[in-house]
Amino acid sequence: MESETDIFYKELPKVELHAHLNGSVSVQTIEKVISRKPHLNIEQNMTAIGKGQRRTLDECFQVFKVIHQLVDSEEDILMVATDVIKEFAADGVKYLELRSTPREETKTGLTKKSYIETVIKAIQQCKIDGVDIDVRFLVAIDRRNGTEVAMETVKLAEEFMLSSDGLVVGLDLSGDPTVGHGKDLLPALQKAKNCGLKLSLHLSEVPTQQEETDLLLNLPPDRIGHGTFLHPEVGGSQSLVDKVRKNNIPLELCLTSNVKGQTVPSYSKHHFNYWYQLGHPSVICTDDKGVFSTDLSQEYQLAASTFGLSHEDVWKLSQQAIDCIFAPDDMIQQLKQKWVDMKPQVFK
Ligand SMILES: CC(C)=CCNc1ncnc2c1ncn2[C@@H]1O[C@H](COP(=O)(O)O)[C@@H](O)[C@H]1O
Repeated sequence: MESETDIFYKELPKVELHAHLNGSVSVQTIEKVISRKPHLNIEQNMTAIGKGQRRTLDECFQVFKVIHQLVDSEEDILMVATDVIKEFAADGVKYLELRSTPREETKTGLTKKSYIETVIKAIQQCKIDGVDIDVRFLVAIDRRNGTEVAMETVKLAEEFMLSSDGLVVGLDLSGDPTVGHGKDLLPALQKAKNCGLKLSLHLSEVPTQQEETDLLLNLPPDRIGHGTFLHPEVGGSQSLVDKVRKNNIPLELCLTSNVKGQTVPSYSKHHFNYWYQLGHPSVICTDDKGVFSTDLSQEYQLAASTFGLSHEDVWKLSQQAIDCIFAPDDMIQQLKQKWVDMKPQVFK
């Protein structure tokens, strides 16, 4: 049975701004895909990291490869994206920015273009079905793939930004942080910014990225994913912190992901506390709710129990995330009104 606190976090209206599509696939959906492809011999426990378990960063990235093997056709992407959106809605998420790396798969006829079209179709279908959530899409660049692919991805993202009726709003830079260097991606990111795509960049996810972070902060990005090693206490620097603060760049913070991926030693040592104490815009997110066996309610509850936040503090935290979304002003106003309308029910 759910306790009263669990109910508070579920009923709390929430904004999810950092969710990788293929990392967000639930056990139930993975089982459906596995049953379509028994010849792959993939078991559900190969796609998720359970409670109390930890993995190296490298092992985590191997998990994505397994999921990519399973999810490799338009049909799979449509099912996975639809399920993920409905699950976020069932968890009380009212606004979701999904991100995903377009892939092509010759054996199923999937192209990067049809990949994005399929995600958009899932978003539109959920709207038609009356699922109570607004969803926008960020096209992702996997840093592993280098300069040329990054530039191609930006062109594709720009095309869809202009043709998707406002559903494609930005670009994400992600992938294994130990591979490649941001300087090679800078021209593509600059081009994306110039054409009006919003930028969310994974920065300082591992300690060796100081120089890259310093360079990419000059863009500046519109939001930062993780930013685990920005501050001086963990090997970052005051000048990086100052740049982030001067430009008021919100951080997307994913507690369980960082603990399970071992870039942060424990929940209590998570950098959420550093930025929250500064009063800097920090948004609690899931990263990969499927892979890390979590959901957004649980992440809010963990932040509250670890850092002693009251229900009122948590409410403010979820409300303040609205100002960090990439959708335009009318959506911000709509969401703010939704929070006002829902407050009496959540605090009853
Ligand atoms: C390993 C670990 C602790 C992961 C959490 N932090 C992450 N850091 C960087 N890129 C990520 C992370 N989680 C997911 N991704 C990216 O998202 C992809 C999966 O979602 P998609 O195929 O883009 O739909 C991964 O292949 C990777 O490129």
